[in-house]
Formats: sequence, C-alpha cells, structure tokens
Amino acid sequence: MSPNPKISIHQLTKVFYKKQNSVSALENITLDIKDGEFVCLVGPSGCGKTTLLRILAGLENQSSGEFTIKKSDQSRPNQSMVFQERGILPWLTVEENVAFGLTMRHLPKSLVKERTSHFLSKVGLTKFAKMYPKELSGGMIQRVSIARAFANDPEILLMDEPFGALDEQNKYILQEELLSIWSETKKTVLFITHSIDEALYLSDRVLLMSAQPGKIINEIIIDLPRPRKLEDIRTNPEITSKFMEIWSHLQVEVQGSRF
Ligand SMILES: Nc1ncnc2c1ncn2[C@@H]1O[C@H](COP(=O)(O)OP(=O)(O)OP(=O)(O)O)[C@@H](O)[C@H]1O
Repeated sequence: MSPNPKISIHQLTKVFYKKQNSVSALENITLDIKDGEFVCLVGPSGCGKTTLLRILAGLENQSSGEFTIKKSDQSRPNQSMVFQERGILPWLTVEENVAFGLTMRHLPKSLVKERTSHFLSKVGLTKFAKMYPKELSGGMIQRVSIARAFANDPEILLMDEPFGALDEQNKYILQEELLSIWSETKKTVLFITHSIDEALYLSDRVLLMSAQPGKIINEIIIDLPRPRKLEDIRTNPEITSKFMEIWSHLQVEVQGSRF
C-alpha cells in the first residue's frame, strides 16, 4: 500500500441482481494507485474491469466497500473517462467537443480557448478543429476523446479499451501520443486493455484480474525506463518474460471462465 495514494479502493464488491439471478462482478477489490501512476487492468472478458471503472466514475454504485479519489483542487472534476467508442458528441465540432467539459464549468473563454488549442495540437488535430465527427476517421475520433479528457484537467483518467477498435498502425501512433501527453501532465491513469503489449508499453504496473467474480490476483511492475520505444517491448528479455507471465495467467483465467 502506498502512503498517500491518489486512488484508494477498499474491499469493493459489486453484485448485479436481475429477477431471481445475481451476478457477482467484483469481489473484495483492495487497491492503491499512486499520484501520477499509469496502471493497466488486464483480465478475461467479463471479469468486471468496466464495472470497476464505472464505479470509480460514479456511473454505478458498489454493493459494498469504498473508494476515495484524493482531491488536489476543488474546481477540478474527479475524473474523465475515455471509451472505445461513443465518446464524443456528433453535433459538436472537434474543438467544441474538446472544449465541452471546460465550457460546462463556465471557465473563462480565453482559458478554454488556450487549453483546447493546446490539446488539439498535442493530438495533431489543429487543422481539423472546425470539422464534425462524421467527417473524421476512427483514429481521429479517439484523438478528440483523448484531447477532451486531458483538456478537462481531471484528478484521474479512466480509459476503457480506448484503442481496442483501431488498426495496429493507428493504435501505435495513439499510444505514443498518449504517453507523450501523460508524461507532460502526469495524470493518474487507470487503463483497461486486452492487449498485453499495450499494457507493457504503457504502464508502470499491470494488475491481473481473475475470471468472474473479478479479484486482483497479481500485479506486475513494469520498470522499463521512459520514454519507451515499442521496440523495447519486443526486444527486452525481462519484458518478454513479463509478457509470458501475463499470457500464462490469462490462459488459465480464460480457460477457467469457459466452464
Ligand atoms: N448493468 C448490468 N446488469 C447486469 N449484469 C451486468 C451489468 N453490467 C455488467 N454486468 C455483468 O458483470 C460482469 C462483469 O462485466 P464487465 O463489463 O465489467 O466485464 P469486463 O471485464 O469489462 O468485460 P469485457 O472485457 O468483455 O469488456 C459480466 O458478467 C456482466 O454480464
């Protein structure tokens, strides 16, 4: 346990009830995440990853247990969430989407403009500021979501497979851009992925979850220096052995969840 965590989760449990049935989605999740840490959650399908993020985002109530997100500034939103899709508003332009959270908080126009154009430029979308989402590719839409999340300046960022629907090349470019913005802003990030390579490339720590009901059963520290290169993930023997460790864990859990 870290002495002064940004996110602290204590014995969090979630049971969904439907008529006579109940689904135990999360069981006794206890976890600390340090300020500025990048943590990836990896686990078999249905193990409760999205449920955990939705609880932290206040979109779902836990059945028992508690969590805290340490506030550094009362005016900041607690969190911004980035999803695989359906993240942005189709009737707003790119820049209006990025500015959305700031505008809703009635921040001074000059600040909104400055922050919006800073993050648009960070994700390479300055030229597309006046376009609407329907005129953009999938990769560009995810860039808008990322720019908006960081522009909002939340206490923490929750990312639910944000690159899951992208092709490999776009995925690599966006991962690189995400790391570059993260290293500048030092946000605390909790990131769900099914890709072991992605978890190894992005995170300081990978949390491995069990099949349903989701528990955290192991953690793997990724102490590769930053800035990282994707090639490092493929060539560093220590990282290769971490890949195998995560892979064998996933195989066991996925097999277990099929019966
Ligand atoms: N609103 C809900 N009502 C009932 N059951 C739900 C609800 N949301 C999630 N569940 C169940 O809780 C379990 C965990 O779901 P969750 O979406 O959190 O898993 P996940 O690990 O994110 O899965 P995936 O990797 O496939 O996205 C699943 O069995 C799911 O069916």
